[in-house]
Formats: sequence, C-alpha cells, structure tokens
Amino acid sequence: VIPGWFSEISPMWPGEAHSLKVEKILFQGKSDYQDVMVFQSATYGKVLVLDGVIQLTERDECAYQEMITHLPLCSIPNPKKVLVVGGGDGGVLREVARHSSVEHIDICEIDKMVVDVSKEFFPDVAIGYEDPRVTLHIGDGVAFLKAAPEGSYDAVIVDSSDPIGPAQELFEKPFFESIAKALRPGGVVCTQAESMWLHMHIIEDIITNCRQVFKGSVNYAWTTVPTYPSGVIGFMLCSTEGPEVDFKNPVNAIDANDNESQCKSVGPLKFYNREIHSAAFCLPSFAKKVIEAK
Ligand SMILES: NCCCCCc1nc2ccccc2[nH]1
Repeated sequence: VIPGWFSEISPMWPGEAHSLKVEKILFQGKSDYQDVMVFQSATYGKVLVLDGVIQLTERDECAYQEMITHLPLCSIPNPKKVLVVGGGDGGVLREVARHSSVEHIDICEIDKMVVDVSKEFFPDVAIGYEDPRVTLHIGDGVAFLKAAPEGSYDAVIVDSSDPIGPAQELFEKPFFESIAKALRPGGVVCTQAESMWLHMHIIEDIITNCRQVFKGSVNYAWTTVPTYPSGVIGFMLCSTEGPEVDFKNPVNAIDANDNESQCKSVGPLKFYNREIHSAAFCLPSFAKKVIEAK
C-alpha cells in the first residue's frame, strides 16, 4: 500500500473496489493466520485491514458492532451467558457489556495479533476487553464450540471475516451444528452473513444449512456500513427449538435513551434502536425471494 489511496480489491467483490484516502500507515504485520494492517484514513478515522479486506473503521464500526450484538441480545428476555467467536477487535464485547443481565462473556479469537493491534490502535473498540465479565480464549472457534458443554450459552455471536481465509470453517454446517448444541433451548445465534448485493449464493447456502440445523426460527437481517463493499452487510439470526423467539420485535429494549445503555465509558448507542431492529429484517424482493422461500 502506498500513501495515497487504499483500494480494497478482493475476489469477494470482483470488478469493484472501495477506496479510502490514506494519511499514514500505522501498522503492518503478518500473523500466523493473515496479513494485518492499520492505517489512518483521511475521513473515516483509523482502519483495520485483514488480508486486504476492511474489517472496521472508527467512523462506521458502530453500525456493524451494535447490530450484530443487539439484534440477538434484544430478542431474548434475559441473556446471561454469551459467547463471541471472532470479534478480536473487541467491539462486540463493548456492545454485549451494555446488557446488565449478562453475567459471563466468553470470546474465542484465533489471531492474537488482532487483539493486540486493536488494543493499541482502537482503544474505543477494544474497551470491551475491560469488562470483568469477559474471558478471552485465543484459539480456533471450531474447536472451542466442539468442546463447549451442551446448552452452555443463551447467545452466540459469530463476528467472522469472510469464507476466504481463516474464517472458512465458520460458514460450514458442522460449525452451525456445534453452535446449536452449545445453545440452550430457545437460545440465539447471530453470524456475519455477507452482502445481499454481492453474495446471494453464499447466503442461500447458509440459509439451507441453518434451516436444517436450527429448529426454532431462521432469519436474515442487514445493516448499512459505508466502508463495506456494496455498503451493506447481513446477519443470520437463528434460534434453537424451545421457547419461541420473535426476532422482529425486540423484547429486551436497550435504546439510546435508556440509561442502561449509557452505562460506563462506552458512550451512548450511535446506531441501534428498536425501530431499526425491526426494520433490519425487511428485505428487498430479490433477497426475499431467496431467503424466505427456502
Ligand atoms: N468482522 C468484520 C466483518 C466484515 C468482514 C469483512 C467484510 N466486508 C464485507 C463487505 C461486504 C460483504 C461482506 C463483507 N465482509
């Protein structure tokens, strides 16, 4: 990358490339799993890049972190035990910590360099690690879930990168089966589920697998993230057999004006609210046809 512009060229979005103006490269490294880079952008704050793919920017990370966390956690009345797979930047931890009902948060991140880099360059994101309820496990989420006792968690959040690279197995059926086993009856899972504009085929496969594995409900929701190619990214929201979960109508309110969410130094919610929670499940017809038909 040369000072000037960073263009995000990837086989994940052939023929297009989102670019950000680079002011300064702050870190470049190679972990056991991927290339890690941080740069200061001209207009989006600091940017975290893994294998050439933008994972977060300071300016718009709230849209992704708040939605991937509060869509599942606001859909069940009293989340107590939560597991985060991936999410090494700590942003999902910061959001989970807003829920006072939560007693324990496990996070399993495979790449320690992501954790260390986030703590150094993204303190407002990595602040999630400071919550005493958090236990960090450096390791493979696939193995972690295999070892998890049955019914251990109320919620699992899979904040992965993409199926090309270290996160590949996190998009496959055996992993979904291990999540279903680790969730209590009526427990919920939310996974990073790509873009309706770019990845309808990947989404189709994920939906097919989820319908076979999760016997509660299977839903797709999405949010807008300007620095992700196509400007949107989606989530799979599934529940296991047991107490009914209505993802579209949050039972556990945590809106910006709710003092609970203003707690501590993590600041107020910037993106999530109960209206945008419900709206996130409204799909354009080309996606509805595929997702709701299955
Ligand atoms: N843990 C961060 C999740 C984002 C990973 C990178 C990424 N950026 C994307 C843009 C469009 C569709 C899927 C994407 N996946």
